[in-house]
Amino acid sequence: MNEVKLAVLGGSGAGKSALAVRFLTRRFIGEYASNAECIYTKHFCLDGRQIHLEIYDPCSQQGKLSLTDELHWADGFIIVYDISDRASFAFAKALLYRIQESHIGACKKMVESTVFLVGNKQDLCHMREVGWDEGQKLAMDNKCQFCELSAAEHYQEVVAMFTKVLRSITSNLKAKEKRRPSGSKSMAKLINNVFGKRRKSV
Ligand SMILES: Nc1nc2c(ncn2[C@@H]2O[C@H](COP(=O)(O)OP(=O)(O)OP(=O)(O)O)[C@@H](O)[C@H]2O)c(=O)[nH]1
Repeated sequence: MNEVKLAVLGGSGAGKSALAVRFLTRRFIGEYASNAECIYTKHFCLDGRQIHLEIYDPCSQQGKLSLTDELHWADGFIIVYDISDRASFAFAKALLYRIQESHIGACKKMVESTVFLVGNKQDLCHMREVGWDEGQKLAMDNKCQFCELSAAEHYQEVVAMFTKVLRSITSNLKAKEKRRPSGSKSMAKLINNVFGKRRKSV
């Protein structure tokens, strides 16, 4: 069983809970408690592999950019902004910058984390403040995937987006497993090193 930890981050009211709940329950509820952070869990099968998924949905993110815990916890991130709210786009940009910074920094785990930028509330395009091309460019600059959708109206797109993220995370995890020597091999290597050195020192 693969364990996958996914953090959904973004500005206040961008639609983090709406997206997570839509994916997990198929439903768009409209109003979500925003005073409590939560971790949703779900078991499912993806490409023949059993997945135990945890989705972290923080309470209102606005202003919180440190991300120290999230960066250590998550295997991947969905960064959400509201296309009708430029401030949420600026916040998404700052979050992506913070994640990029940690890729460059010491946190090895982050080198392979998956990031997906999502422009939510596409149904409000008559009130659009952020262009599709701006989202696309921001994603390209940060080497992450991008889509616009509406948690309210696009169930299939929401599922497709989560599926892409999860596929990318599981293939990263698989690659990591391959690079790590198997248990018996690494034990043999360890024994060899220890006894090899001892023999030399006698
Ligand atoms: N029109 C429209 N409204 C949406 C959409 N997604 C979410 N909303 C609404 O936007 C508001 C905020 O949604 P939430 O899912 O609570 O946003 P959030 O990012 O979790 O908010 P905080 O927890 O406060 O940071 C709610 O009133 C939702 O009904 C969407 O795709 N279209």
